[in-house]
Amino acid sequence: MQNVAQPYRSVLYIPGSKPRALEKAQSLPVDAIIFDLEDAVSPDEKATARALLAETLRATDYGPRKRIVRVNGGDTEWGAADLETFIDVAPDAILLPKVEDTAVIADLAARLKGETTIWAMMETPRGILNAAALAAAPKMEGFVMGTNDLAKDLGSRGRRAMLTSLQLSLLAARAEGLICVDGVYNAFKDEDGLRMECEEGRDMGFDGKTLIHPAQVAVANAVFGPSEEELDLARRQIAAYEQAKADGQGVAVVDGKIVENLHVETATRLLAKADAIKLLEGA
Ligand SMILES: CC(C)(COP(=O)(O)OP(=O)(O)OC[C@H]1O[C@@H](n2cnc3c(N)ncnc32)[C@H](O)[C@@H]1OP(=O)(O)O)[C@@H](O)C(=O)NCCC(=O)NCCSC(=O)C[C@H](O)C(=O)O
Ligand SMILES: [Mg+2]
Repeated sequence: MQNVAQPYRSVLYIPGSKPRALEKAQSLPVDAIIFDLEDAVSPDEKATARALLAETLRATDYGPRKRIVRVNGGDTEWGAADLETFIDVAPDAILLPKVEDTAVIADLAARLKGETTIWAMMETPRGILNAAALAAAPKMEGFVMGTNDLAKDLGSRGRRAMLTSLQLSLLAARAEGLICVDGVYNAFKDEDGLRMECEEGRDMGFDGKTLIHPAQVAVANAVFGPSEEELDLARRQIAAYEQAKADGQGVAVVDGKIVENLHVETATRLLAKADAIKLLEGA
């Protein structure tokens, strides 16, 4: 079940093969890191990346940043050794690529140690069609949209073609209380394009955006974090609803719009998220 206050505004991929990037991540203001052994690492670097990442995670304090390790798939020559290694390292989560059925999740769930949870890449047509079952599988905590692989399998172009898959994954995630993070924006030097895509993802309901470069972090944190205006409205909604209740009413009005219990729940969650962000940024 999702810890609603834990922010996942910015979730940065770091190739497990790059020592400089692994070091740099300790000081980046990201909410979570995906340490990648899959697509960001070339076949001839897989074994050294696995060893480097295991050693780094055992020795390094990444502070409050969630540590998620993306392993290679079970159908590759590296998948089994990746899992064996990182079940033992016990990061916050293990992210499985190209997940299509619940068996692979159930197998991993039975082997996990400590508090490690499971995340799934949602990036194949079959995986998207099975989203509800995947979300309900044991130890599942989050979905990450893999929009590059999806576009490849669909033969599609552009964001519009992604919408059904994004929404199906979000629906399935929310039905089970999971985190759901949007796919990457490949043009990492195009800040305006990134901002637009972050805003679209935020409005759809995603918790945050996966990122590929440190230059993308500030935009994702800003777009997915609550603004001062939103926080001010949330506080006024809660106060107005409390007053309405004290007056024997079930509904308040703020800025010409009704406020009911459900809006107060949303407002309370927003304030909790802001507090969690403050804590994280002060850490
Ligand atoms: C995209 C990059 C290859 C660009 O690398 P580079 O040209 O080296 O960037 P810079 O010179 O601008 O780097 C500046 C400094 O920032 C550090 N850096 C760069 N990227 C990262 C990172 N991701 N995390 C941490 N630090 C990073 C550099 O070391 C430089 O540091 P300094 O020496 O102090 O100046 C590169 O950014 C990159 O490899 N990005 C990650 C790519 C990746 O992870 N791809 C796989 C995930 S995407 C995917 O698979 C999605 C999904 O599966 C799907 O299907 O959609
Ligand atoms: Mg992918």
